[in-house]
Amino acid sequence: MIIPVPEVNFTASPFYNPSLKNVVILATGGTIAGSGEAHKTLNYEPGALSIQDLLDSVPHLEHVANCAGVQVSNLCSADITSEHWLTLAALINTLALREDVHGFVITHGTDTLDETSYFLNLVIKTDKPVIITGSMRPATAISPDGPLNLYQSVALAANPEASGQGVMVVFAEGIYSGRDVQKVNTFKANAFDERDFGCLGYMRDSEAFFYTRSLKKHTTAAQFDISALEQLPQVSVAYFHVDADPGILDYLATLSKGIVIAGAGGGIYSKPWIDKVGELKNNDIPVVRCSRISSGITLKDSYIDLSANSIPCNSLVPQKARILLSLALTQTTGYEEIAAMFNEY
Ligand SMILES: NC(=O)C[C@H](N)C(=O)O
Repeated sequence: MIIPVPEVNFTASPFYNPSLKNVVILATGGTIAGSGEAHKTLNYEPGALSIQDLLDSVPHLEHVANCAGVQVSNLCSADITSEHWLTLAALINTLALREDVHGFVITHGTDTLDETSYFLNLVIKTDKPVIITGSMRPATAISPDGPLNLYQSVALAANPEASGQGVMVVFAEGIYSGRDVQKVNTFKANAFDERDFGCLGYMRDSEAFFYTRSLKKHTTAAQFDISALEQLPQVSVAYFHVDADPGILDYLATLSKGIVIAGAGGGIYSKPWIDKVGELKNNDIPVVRCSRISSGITLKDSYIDLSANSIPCNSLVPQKARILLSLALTQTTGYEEIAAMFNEY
């Protein structure tokens, strides 16, 4: 654990209102906690402001829920590690057992927010709402987007309609599933989307409007138990392209218990890579086949699977497929069992 389970006391706040829900805010850093040159969106330091600074920047929050902030880290999300993931999951799984905790919000940098969302979606053991958010503009920019994103995330975490839906992301007034959310723009405030699947719904002020939900297993229905884990099996991603050297797979095999390939088109790669994947299977290093294209699906394909012995990722992008493969490897190295997980989750 990066931090021990903290004291969380909602009634200590001067604004405590017993008729409102109690929400724990777990802050990890990112641009939402960023500070820099006044009025600019570039040249800032992510993870500079504290969770209390963030809460103080949101007008009217005390009328939406009672919030208790916990500073888990204060980092650019490129520096989030699986150790942070295990800490976040352990904190949520522990605090969710308390009757006076009704929901959670995680503030996070946007660059790896999609990965943290999917990991937590697979390992958290509660139906209580868990919402992740961030911002594209630092707090010091003109029109920072963090305060509205945080306000709406707290409102959703306090909303019983959000229960049992898995980890969700609130961003720019959209509600997204932790499984399918993806960052789709490097700088616009509306930076998130859900591959081919649209969004689950919208936030308008503090109200939520749901229209759809993910059918894939998550949270309390998921089979993964990380409570005794100190680290996750390492899984690496290899990016295929014209003239890609299959030697990269040999190298990654020296570092990894499993490999995800970001293939071309429907997840294909060249004959030298197909041969190498066959060798990896013989060496008990499972390979999951994804696409470097961010929309569509990757399925069993007689052309490539005939000799390649890979597991198709279904509809996961490579950085999410590596999370599922890593969790699968905590239970099995069997191809059939892992392939079944890629259809279920
Ligand atoms: N908008 C952001 O949050 C980007 C930042 N580099 C991060 O991921 O921490």
